[in-house]
Amino acid sequence: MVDIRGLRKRYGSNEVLKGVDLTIARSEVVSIIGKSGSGKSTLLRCINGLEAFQEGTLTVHGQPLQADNAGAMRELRKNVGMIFQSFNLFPHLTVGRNVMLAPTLVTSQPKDLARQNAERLLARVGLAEKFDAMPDQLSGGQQQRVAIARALAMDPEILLCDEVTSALDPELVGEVLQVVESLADQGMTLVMVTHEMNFARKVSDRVVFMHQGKVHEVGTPEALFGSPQTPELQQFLGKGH
Ligand SMILES: Nc1ncnc2c1ncn2[C@@H]1O[C@H](COP(=O)(O)OP(=O)(O)OP(=O)(O)O)[C@@H](O)[C@H]1O
Repeated sequence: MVDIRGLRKRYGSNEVLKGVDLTIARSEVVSIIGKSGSGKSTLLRCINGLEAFQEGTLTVHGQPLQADNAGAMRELRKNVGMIFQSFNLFPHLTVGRNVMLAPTLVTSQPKDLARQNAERLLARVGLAEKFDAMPDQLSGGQQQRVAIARALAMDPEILLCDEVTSALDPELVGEVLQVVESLADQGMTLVMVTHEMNFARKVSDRVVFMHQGKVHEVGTPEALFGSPQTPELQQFLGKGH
């Protein structure tokens, strides 16, 4: 589904990704963990073309990522959904309109169909009754669930989640993780940058530990958390991150 080889990314003279190799299979749930600044978010943003990279190859669903091909990038963004730490809902649109927006604008889906889909997706994240609410009438956890419904509205093959609970009050974290877990159970290919170690352990097929711009250690949650091999991962886990 995703094949990353020798990926290098620099911001000026700061090389943030120093040769990343990673393959992600269909329906796989992969968590990316690591210290702040290790390149986790940058890697995720490269996968959906939000960031350009200087060296290496990145293939999504058999298509090599080509930053200079606008048509191919549009196609990629349809296939790869992304949810961020901040929910980024359009504040002047109702919840339902937020979910309907991309399908009607980007794929010219008829409004009736987009509405039906939005209703179905809002029900799926437990917010059926909020279709006509405005985003600022919702809690952070509810807004993040709308953001998930909005990403799903494009029917992506892969969903990238970048620290989706980091901006939430602790009591709202669970409801969002529950939705993410249900997507994992339903076979969605998920790549998540997360600081929620217990959650990563519970839902991931594989966990990737990034350190200084490289995949430093990768394995099943049992292996990675149970018997970390490298001193860097041992130290990271030991610090209780
Ligand atoms: N737009 C940018 N311009 C310049 N440098 C950047 C930019 N985005 C990220 N960086 C740098 O790239 C490095 C990796 O950042 P990245 O956000 O990928 O790390 P991270 O592992 O996701 O960290 P965190 O857990 O804090 O989010 C950092 O040194 C950061 O300062």
